[in-house]
Amino acid sequence: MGLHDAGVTVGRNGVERYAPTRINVVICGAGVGGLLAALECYRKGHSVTVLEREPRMSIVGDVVGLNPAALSTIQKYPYLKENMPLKFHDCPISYYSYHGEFITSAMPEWRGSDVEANSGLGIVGQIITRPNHAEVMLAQIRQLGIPIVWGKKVVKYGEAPKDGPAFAETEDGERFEADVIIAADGIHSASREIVKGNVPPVQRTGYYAARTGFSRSDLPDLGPKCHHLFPGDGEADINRVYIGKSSHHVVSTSKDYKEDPSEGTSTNLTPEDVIAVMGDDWDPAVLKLIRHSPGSIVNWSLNFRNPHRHWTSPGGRVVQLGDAAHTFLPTSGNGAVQAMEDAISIAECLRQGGKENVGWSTQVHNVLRYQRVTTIQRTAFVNQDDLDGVDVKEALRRGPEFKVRWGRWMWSHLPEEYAADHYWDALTAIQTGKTFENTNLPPGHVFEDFTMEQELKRQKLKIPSGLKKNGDWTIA
Ligand SMILES: Cc1cc2nc3c(=O)[nH]c(=O)nc-3n(C[C@H](O)[C@H](O)[C@H](O)COP(=O)(O)OP(=O)(O)OC[C@H]3O[C@@H](n4cnc5c(N)ncnc54)[C@H](O)[C@@H]3O)c2cc1C
Repeated sequence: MGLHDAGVTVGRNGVERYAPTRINVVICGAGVGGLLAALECYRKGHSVTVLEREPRMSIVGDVVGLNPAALSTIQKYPYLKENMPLKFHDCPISYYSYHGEFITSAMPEWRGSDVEANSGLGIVGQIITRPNHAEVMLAQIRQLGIPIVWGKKVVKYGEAPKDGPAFAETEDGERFEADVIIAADGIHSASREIVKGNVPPVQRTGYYAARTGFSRSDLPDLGPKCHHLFPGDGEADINRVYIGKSSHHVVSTSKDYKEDPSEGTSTNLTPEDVIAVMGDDWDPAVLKLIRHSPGSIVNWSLNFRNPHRHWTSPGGRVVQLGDAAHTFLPTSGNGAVQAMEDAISIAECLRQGGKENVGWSTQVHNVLRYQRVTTIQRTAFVNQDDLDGVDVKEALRRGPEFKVRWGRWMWSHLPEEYAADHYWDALTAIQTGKTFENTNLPPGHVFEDFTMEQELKRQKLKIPSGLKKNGDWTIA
């Protein structure tokens, strides 16, 4: 069965909705993945309710990178198609040595490609603030009348022993039942207690991200040597990455960033704490910017959970999505992207299988997604080699050839079509105990599992990674 075999009707807000499936879905967590899962499940004809721990949508937060694969169904929502692109920061990523020497500047890899042209969104930038993203997604959810119940912290997941409904239990003792529960509640999701197999613990990588954000008006005049950090009227978007001294530093400016330094769960640092770790041989403009940063600097510990194969409960009625299923380090630039791909995939798998196959459909989704997600998780360590472990002289010599690369296979993926095209073959493979061969990997890639420990050891021994040589990771 393909994508266009069932009757679609034009529903609210011009969204084409597939015929009702009678599958009811409860989504726990209104984050990046949960919000899109709600929309996609609605569009596929399922009935949806979202539970969110917070009393309301947070209006603060940092930026996430999105690519055409994550946005591949946004054009199906006329409101989002018009409004989402307006929220993108359409600026290149510029690379500098830690001394401040310019290396190169590059727009997103997909810019000008047929992928972008076909996305139906027009220009696809790569950066969006979380609040802006949440705001448009939430507006669309409200327009479609999808209920979100705020202030509901889910503390327990379960399913009836024999092909029965699943439930999510909240802190205040309320129980929500559904044909399928999607646990989209982040890295600490209680769903880890019900999924098959042992879920590895979240561990510290030993890496940290010191981050702060502030309004331009709170910053004193830093003098002419810093003006290049605030070009034009001082409100233009810039995104600079300083590399090459066993750490990297990102300076991002825009008129609509709203950062709340208090959001961190880890310790706060002073500017001098940060500079003590960095060393004082960085670009003087960057050091000056850090020294005059108003407010505190949050020291995020970057934590990681080793990949685990099973994202579903034994009966398949509870399924993890996004960070609940797989953690990402920021250098992969893919945590939000993969949460959104998951959302698109699970909604289509549930539609393909119909109400009678709900428990199987989540497992098919898991099989279709696991190898792709695991491979992309690993890129975080490889990209880190490029940013932190790089020989600066060599990077300067390479100029335009130097940049962190993702590869066409990653951003040209269409998770909706992939789920529709492969659902039934994957189901047969699962039911007959055979291996399903995924094609959403780099062409020619031979999939390998990995652990964080292996990658950290490789980095320590300065052994180059072979990941991006395994299959075709080219851009063209
Ligand atoms: C410092 C940093 C930088 C990052 N940079 C990037 C980047 O450049 N590109 C990128 O793609 N990704 C990036 N990420 C990762 C990205 O933000 C996440 O991977 C992405 O948000 C995952 O989406 P999610 O829906 O799984 O989780 P989230 O977006 O975290 O949403 C989880 C939701 O669940 C709610 N929730 C939590 N617990 C409960 C509960 N018990 N009951 C009910 N609701 C609950 C939360 O309030 C939240 O709304 C970064 C992350 C960090 C920490």
